[in-house]
Amino acid sequence: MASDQPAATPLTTPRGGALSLRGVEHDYGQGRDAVHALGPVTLEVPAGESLVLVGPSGCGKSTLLRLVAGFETPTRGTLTVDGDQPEPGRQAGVVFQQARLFPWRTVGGNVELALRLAGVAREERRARAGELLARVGLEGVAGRRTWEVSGGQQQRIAIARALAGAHPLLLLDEPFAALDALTRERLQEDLRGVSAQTGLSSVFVTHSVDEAVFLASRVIVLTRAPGTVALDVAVDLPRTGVEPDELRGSPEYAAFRAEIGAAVRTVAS
Ligand SMILES: Nc1ncnc2c1ncn2[C@@H]1O[C@H](COP(=O)(O)OP(=O)(O)OP(=O)(O)O)[C@@H](O)[C@H]1O
Repeated sequence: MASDQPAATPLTTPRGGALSLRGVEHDYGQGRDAVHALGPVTLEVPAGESLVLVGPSGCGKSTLLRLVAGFETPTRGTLTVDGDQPEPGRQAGVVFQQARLFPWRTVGGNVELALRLAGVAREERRARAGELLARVGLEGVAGRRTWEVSGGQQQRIAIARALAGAHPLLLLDEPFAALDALTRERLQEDLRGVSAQTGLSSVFVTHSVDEAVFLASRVIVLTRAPGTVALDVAVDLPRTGVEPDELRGSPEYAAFRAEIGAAVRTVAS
């Protein structure tokens, strides 16, 4: 089909996003008011891993994610992404529980803004935004207002926007928690597909053991606060070539769910 938009270069994700945490601890506040929120955590995560963090409420999952994003600096220990100290917006795109879109911009305009911040040339942005939206299962909505689309679509837009920076690492903090069960499953499937296609590294925080097993190549269960690693398990389920329902119904999937579910119950008791 003829288009007056120049074709965008194909979407690629740079290889990277390897994490190294050595004795990482984090306190909020200082002195007698300090809250020891996390750690010590020591962890090596190679590039390309889909890491999922689960654990009791308040154990420090979001804190760990914020440290990896560079929003906080560890109080003790060292944390690097590809050998460097993380800086906000440099190594990772971030998706939160709420989509946090700009209501004064269209759906496409939200993604185009992220592309502009990532240094993509003006004449490439529209086509590139369309590609990113298609990648997360959204077509024909670029011209809509953000309040005209559903909650699930808003989270898809937030993921497209986070992917716009072409960072090697994607950080997601309970991004599907507010969605209905069916929409949540669809988004999990699409995110799993994006990871498999791009080799993107990711860290995903969730309370759902099912979601963890479906999305992860590796699951970390944290203890109660201050969270330390209670279980570190490689989820070696096939990443491609299996229908989601078949995967969810497989005995291997059930075995991982049982193992991780038991660990979550143990740390919570
Ligand atoms: N900005 C902050 N100031 C002070 N304490 C904080 C701050 N953010 C988090 N905390 C505390 O740090 C601890 C860990 O919080 P965090 O949000 O990382 O846990 P979480 O595992 O993500 O929790 P949830 O599953 O409930 O979202 C909690 O005790 C929390 O109250």
